[in-house]
Amino acid sequence: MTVHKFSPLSIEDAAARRAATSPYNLSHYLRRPSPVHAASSSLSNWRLKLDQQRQLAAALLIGMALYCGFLAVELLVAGRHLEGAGLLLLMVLPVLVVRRQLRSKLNWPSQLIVASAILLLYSYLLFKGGELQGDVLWALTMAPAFFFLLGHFWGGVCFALALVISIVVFFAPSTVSVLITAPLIEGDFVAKERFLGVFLLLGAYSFLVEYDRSRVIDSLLSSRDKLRVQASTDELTGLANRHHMRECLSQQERRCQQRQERYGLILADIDRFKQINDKFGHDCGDCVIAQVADALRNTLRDEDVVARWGGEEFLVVLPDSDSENARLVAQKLREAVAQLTLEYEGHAIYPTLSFGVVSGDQHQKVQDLICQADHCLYQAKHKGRDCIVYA
Ligand SMILES: Nc1nc2c(ncn2[C@@H]2O[C@H](COP(=O)(O)OP(=O)(O)OP(=O)(O)O)[C@@H](O)[C@H]2O)c(=O)[nH]1
Repeated sequence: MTVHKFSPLSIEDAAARRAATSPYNLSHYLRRPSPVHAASSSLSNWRLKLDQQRQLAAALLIGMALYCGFLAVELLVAGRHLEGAGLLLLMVLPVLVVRRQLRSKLNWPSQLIVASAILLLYSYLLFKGGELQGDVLWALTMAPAFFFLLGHFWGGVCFALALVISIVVFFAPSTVSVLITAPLIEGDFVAKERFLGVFLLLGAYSFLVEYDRSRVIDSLLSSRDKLRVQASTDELTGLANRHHMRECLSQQERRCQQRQERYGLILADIDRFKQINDKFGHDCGDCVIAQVADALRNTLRDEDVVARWGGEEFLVVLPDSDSENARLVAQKLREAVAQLTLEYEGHAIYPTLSFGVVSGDQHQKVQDLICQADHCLYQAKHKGRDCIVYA
């Protein structure tokens, strides 16, 4: 039999306990794959799929917009500057809208489509040059586009590629002369240098802006995740809290209706807990709650969900379990807690639990099942405690 010794909780001890059971450390518990969580994860998988399709559609739209860019270049090259510039501006609009609509970064197939499209457009602008080579300046607008559409890393990679293409076209045009229809700024070394200087500066600014933006987004996302875990975890025990359990219960209810499977609910309450509090103090009571919670957590399967439902009351959901399973689990839980010996200032404490156990199917409302379990628990208390009553 294991003896758990503990002394009065000082403020530091309490803080340490909370740190040890802080939502961050125990977040793995809430993230464990369980059928209840699996139900929500299949929903997120579906969302992910949808997001992937949206990403692909977005990438194609961006690709089409960039194709408009080609047409715009054609117009510019043909000397129809107003129309060309108008089309170029028009192409920017869908790109901006689509990019803003996307919540996440583009996935790799979409990145590839967008990266190839921008690189092609950039090279096209460079190779064509345009009348009096002036339209090559439109290629400069591609520098922010790389980072804006592809993020700081892949944007940086494409930007570096674009830089290499520019250097080859400017300083070794003979290597790609077959492709150049209007050779660029021939002999005007200073103009080429200026072009590259401006392109580099624009790229550097865009990189910094995009880098900062992605850092802010990452930190916001991680804060959101931490808050989510915090909002669903009980601080003292690290178990799911009542709010999270309610979500799990409604997911379980939906899952049960879809798959027509049974599930078990166990409501457990520490016996004569008030006496522990009165005799040894509230801090000692807190430790007992935490130790009992650990025992419950360690006894359950990964797919089960256990929450601190009230002060010294726990609620367990057993997905895909019939009444016989729920019975066996309740017995195991009772034994696990009955084996605990807690020592406090030289006094031994033997916590026990009373249980109300029910099993439900698609025809029953979860709220009614909880009421039944509560009723069973009430009977267990009346029977003398440390026992299990089944519905
Ligand atoms: N230490 C501590 N005590 C709590 C907490 N939440 C509730 N309590 C106390 O738990 C006690 C519950 O007492 P009762 O509901 O009378 O039940 P009991 O003494 O456990 O008796 P039975 O349930 O009938 O076996 C109350 O004194 C509450 O103040 C908590 O978070 N920490």
